[in-house]
Amino acid sequence: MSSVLSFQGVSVRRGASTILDDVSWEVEDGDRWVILGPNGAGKTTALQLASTRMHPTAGTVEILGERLGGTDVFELRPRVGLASASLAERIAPGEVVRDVVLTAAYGMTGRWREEYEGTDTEQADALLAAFDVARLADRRYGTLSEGERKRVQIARALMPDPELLLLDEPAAGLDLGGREELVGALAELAQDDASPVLVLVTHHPEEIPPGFTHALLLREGGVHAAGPLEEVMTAENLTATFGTPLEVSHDGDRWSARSAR
Ligand SMILES: Nc1ncnc2c1ncn2[C@@H]1O[C@H](COP(=O)(O)OP(=O)(O)OP(=O)(O)O)[C@@H](O)[C@H]1O
Repeated sequence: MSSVLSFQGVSVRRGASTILDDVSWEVEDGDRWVILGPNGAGKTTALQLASTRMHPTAGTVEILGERLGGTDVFELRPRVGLASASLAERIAPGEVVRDVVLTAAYGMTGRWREEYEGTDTEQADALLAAFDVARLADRRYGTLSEGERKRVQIARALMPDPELLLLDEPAAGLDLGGREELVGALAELAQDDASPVLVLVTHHPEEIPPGFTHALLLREGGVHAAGPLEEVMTAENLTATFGTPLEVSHDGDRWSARSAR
């Protein structure tokens, strides 16, 4: 197994705030990780580092064998897919859905006068089909529902064929049906050996797709626990991570948590 992502003693400080504090974390080839933690725990910051968009204040981050700070991030970036709310905000509402996915082949948002290969268009259409939004390919992005947009964002992140895919709260803002459909689509992705290594940030155990293998629990910028899901997803660990008494259930291939009060 080779290391896909390695944090060694990573801290991120901004002014007087310590956002991540001495975080060490290893992601291996074939892993599917979920990062869980309360608001402000540092989850998005961890993804910012993993996607080369931020450098640590202290410690080392290695991504796909390349050390941040010692490599050209513009060469590394296409190898790492990212779907996040802040990237999604850059997509113009008037952009045609197929182009939203297609332009990711060149690390761009917004189509200008580029010529795309027929194979790129075929790949964009195949990704839209894989996330069950092929029928929307000719629609304007701004006319899609939140659930449809989330699927298009993930298809876009997969377009450059990344070796590592980072998903920041992909189910945020979805209704129950939309969440379940997305969890199903992500389960298929997780269970496909050809998929990239996956790291998904969420607040809710219910959003862990079947096929995910590991969990990183973050609290106040530090690692509370990290390892295989079955070992980490205990009531004790989640209670300490979220700072409230919780019961945890594991029913078949799904997880859930509720107050133990
Ligand atoms: N530039 C900055 N300067 C100071 N504090 C910052 C800065 N960026 C982030 N923070 C703080 O760092 C903490 C962690 O932020 P981060 O977005 O990584 O948390 P998160 O776990 O993703 O939270 P959420 O679940 O609410 O999205 C937060 O308290 C945030 O206010």
